[in-house]
Formats: sequence, structure tokens, C-alpha cells
Amino acid sequence: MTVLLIIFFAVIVILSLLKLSLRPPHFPPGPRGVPLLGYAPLMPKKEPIFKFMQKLSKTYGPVTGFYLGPTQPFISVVGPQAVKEALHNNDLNGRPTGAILLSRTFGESLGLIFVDGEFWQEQRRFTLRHLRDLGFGKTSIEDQMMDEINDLISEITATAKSDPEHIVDFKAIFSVSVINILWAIVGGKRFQRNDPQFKKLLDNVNKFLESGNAVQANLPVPAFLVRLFPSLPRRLGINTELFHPIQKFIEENIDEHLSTRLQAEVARDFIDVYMDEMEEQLKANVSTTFSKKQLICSIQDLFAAGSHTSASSIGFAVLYLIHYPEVQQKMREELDNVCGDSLPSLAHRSRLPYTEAVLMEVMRMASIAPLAIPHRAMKETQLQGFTIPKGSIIAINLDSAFKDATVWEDAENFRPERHLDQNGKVIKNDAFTPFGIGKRICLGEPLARNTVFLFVASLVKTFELKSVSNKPLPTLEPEAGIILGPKPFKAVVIPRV
Ligand code: HEM
Repeated sequence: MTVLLIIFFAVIVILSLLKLSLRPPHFPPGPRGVPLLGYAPLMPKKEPIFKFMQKLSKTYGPVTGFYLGPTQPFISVVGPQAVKEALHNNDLNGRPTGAILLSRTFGESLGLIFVDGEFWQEQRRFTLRHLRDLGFGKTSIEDQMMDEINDLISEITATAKSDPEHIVDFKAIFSVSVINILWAIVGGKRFQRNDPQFKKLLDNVNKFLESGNAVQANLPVPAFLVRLFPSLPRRLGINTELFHPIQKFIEENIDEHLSTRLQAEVARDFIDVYMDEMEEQLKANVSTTFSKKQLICSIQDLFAAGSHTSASSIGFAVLYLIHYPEVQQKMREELDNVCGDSLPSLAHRSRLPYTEAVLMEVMRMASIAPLAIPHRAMKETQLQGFTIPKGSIIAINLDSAFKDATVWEDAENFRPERHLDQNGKVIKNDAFTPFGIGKRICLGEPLARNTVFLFVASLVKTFELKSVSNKPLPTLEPEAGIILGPKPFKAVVIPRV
């Protein structure tokens, strides 16, 4: 083993020296790193990576290139034009396959997020089709959403009433509601808001997404080292062990589905649909991408991508509305005019342009997925006139497009009106792509949009949300991480009569 390690390190020293001096022709400009480790050790530890990359672009331009470790090219894409070009370039549709990331999924390329090629296409197409059939983004799931919203409203009302100042703690309050909507489609079950086991699982997802960064996750650590030292990803800031209890929970649910499924019974949810397909393909004896492990990892990905993102968006909306009470009031007036005495529904949505504009502005300002999810060059390709080598990791800075001064007037200010034309109709700016664009666009976009709309609109219709008197306004600065969430905050909640 010692000999193996010495040979391994000798090879990477040589490769590193070669790479640092010999960048491929037309490689994007960027900083040089140190031998062996590339630019990784020079990256800031405290500053958010997406902000640091925006700073680099001021020196090197919209496409910056450097090496992580001795052999891994890393490309940072900043600004609306470069971001759009990168997202539409199908050669950049791959995902990183490094051993650190794979340790999330049993050391294999499984799931929906960190897979690519034909495997990804088949699994994504199947998942999207069946989640849609089961209610994703459709009004058929609206009743379920409204149950969750009513449940949340009851809890917030009870908490506000039990406090003499009507103060409610908004820490992690939305996650269970949001995941219950997803889980109704995937696993056909609902969890109690205070179920400690379920809360712990969601907490693990949040911890994972709030730790680590796009650079550490892609350090080119060889798989044998991760196998030898399973805690290595955690030590490098990517705590993939947090997913172990989630995988166990998902597997138990799949087993329960198998044991309770009656012959000829129609599929109850996504787990049933998936297991049916798997069985059929196994019976037909064809080579298949379907497996129980893949189902566990797909559900894990839906969990990871779907809970913290939607919950953070709702949390940020509440936070911005506390900071901008006049916006909150204007939104409430529109909701009262259009919805009368009832809670907002999806049918009202097209008649609520101001509410829509507020939600768009929250997503622009909060920019919860500032670097999208890293892409990978499937083959050598061109971006903004530069050559991107095969295998490069691409960090696409969505946040930079949301704040670009050439596209947005007073970009740093919260101003929902910017999303409306003179007639008060919603307008869509090309640079505003919170769910990404192109083939890798967010798989949960319709569900997320409906969820965030119904929750925020219902909260504003039901409550007046205010800052706590004699306390500074809660910060709008996000909790750092791969996905940005609001820092824990409290607000005064006055139920409207
Ligand atoms: C407000 C909430 C959400 C936002 C802002 C958001 C944003 C994003 C973004 C920016 C990407 C990466 C696009 C790229 O790499 O180019 C993504 C991917 C993804 N999202 Fe979402 N998302 C949200 C909610 C959800 C929900 C609710 C689900 C599932 C239930 C979901 C599932 C996924 C999946 C599976 C991917 C990977 C798609 C692929 O690689 O093919 N997301 N999302």
C-alpha cells in the first residue's frame, strides 16, 4: 500500500508540474495555482465561492479557467451572456463524477443529479413523466398542498397566540410542509410536523447543503482513498455520511411498499410505478438502468433538491416582506381584491401579477442556488471563444446574471415592479433563470413554483408579518452553503380577522 501511495503521489506531482506550465491552447485566462494542488488551496475559506468567482471575473473576464489539483480543469462562468451560452451548450450537460460526490450514492454514478449521458436521460425522462402523471405541477395536488398550508397556518396561529408579543420563530418551519407535498407523490405518506425522526432527516439535508462548496466537492481525490478513508469527504467539508440515515429511511419505505402491494392493484405513487418498471425490465431480461439502489438515490436527490430549496424560498419571501412592509401591504391588497375571503388558489394566479412579481424579485435577490449545480464538459467544446477541455467542471454563476448592472437597473435593490410592464403585466427577463435553462433545467420547477406561490400568498393573506419591535431587522444575508437559506429569524405575526 505504501508503494502504491508513493507512486500515486509521484505521478500527480509530475502531471501537476506539466499542467501548470502547459495549459491547453485557448484555455480561458485565470490564476495559476501551486504545484500538486493547483488553485484549490488559494481559494478563500470564508468568502462564498460564487462571490469570489464574480471577483475573479473582474480580472479575467466572464470565463475564468484554473486547475483543481494537478489535472482537473475548473471553469467559472460569470455574467448573463456567458451563463446563457453555457446552459444551452449540450456538450456541457455532464455532471462531475469525482469520488467525493459519488460517496453520496454508494460510490456509484446513481440518482438524478450527478449522473449524465444515456443513464441520466432515461432516468430523468421516466421520473419527470411519472411525477407529472402523479400530480407534479398540476392542480390535482393542490388539495394536498392546501392541507399542508392550513396545517402550517394553524401552527403559526397557535404559536403567535401563545406569545404575549405574537412572536414566531421561523427557523426550519417550512421544510416538513414542503417535503410532505413531495412525499405524497413519491411515497404516498404524510408526516406530522413535529415527527422527530423525519425532522432529523430534513435537518441532515440542510446541514449537507449548508456545508461544503462547489470547489471542495470536486477536488480530484481518487476513489481508492475515499474507500480507504470513508470519513475523507467529511474532512474535506462534504459530509456525505449525513445521507446514510436518509438512505435507510428510503429503503425501509420501498420495502414497506413491496410488502403491502397487492397483485393487480394500481400504482399508488412513484415508488410503485418505479418498482413495476424495474420488474418488467428484469422479466424481459434486457439491460436496464433501473435498480433498487438507483431508486433510493433518485428519491434521495429529490429530497435533497426539493426540500431546502422551496423552504428557503418561502423563508426568504417572509424575510423580504418584513423588510418591505409597503410591498407586503400592496401584495395583500391584490390578494384581497382577487381572492375575496378565500385563500389563494392556483386558479387565481394569473390574476395576481404583483404577487408573482414579488416572488420573482425574492428569487432574484435571494438567489438560493447561486452556482446552479456544477456541470461537466462531456467533450472538448467552445465557450465565449475559449476552448473548454473535455472533463472540465463548470461552475455557472446564476447569481451574477441576476445582479448584472447591464441587465438590471439598480440591481442591488428589492423592487418587484421591475418584473411588470406599464400595464402591470408580468415580464420575463432572459437573465432571470432561478431554475436554470436548457436540458439540465430543474426537474422540480413546476412543483416548486406552485408550492412557493401558494405558501407565500396564503401567509400574506392570513397574517400581517412584522419585525420584532425594539430589535434590529433580521439580516437578509444568507446562511452560507451550496444552497443559500435565510439565517434563523423571528417575526411578529398578527392573524388577520
Ligand atoms: C425554489 C425551489 C427550487 C429552485 C430555485 C431550484 C433550482 C434548481 C437549479 C438552479 C438546478 C440546476 C440546474 C443546472 O444544473 O443547470 C436544479 C436542478 C434540479 N432540481 Fe431544482 N430547484 C428548486 C426546487 C426543486 C424541487 C422541488 C425539486 C424536486 C422535487 C427539484 C429537483 C431538481 C433536480 C432533480 C435537479 C437536477 C436535474 C438534472 O440534473 O437533470 N428542485 N434546481
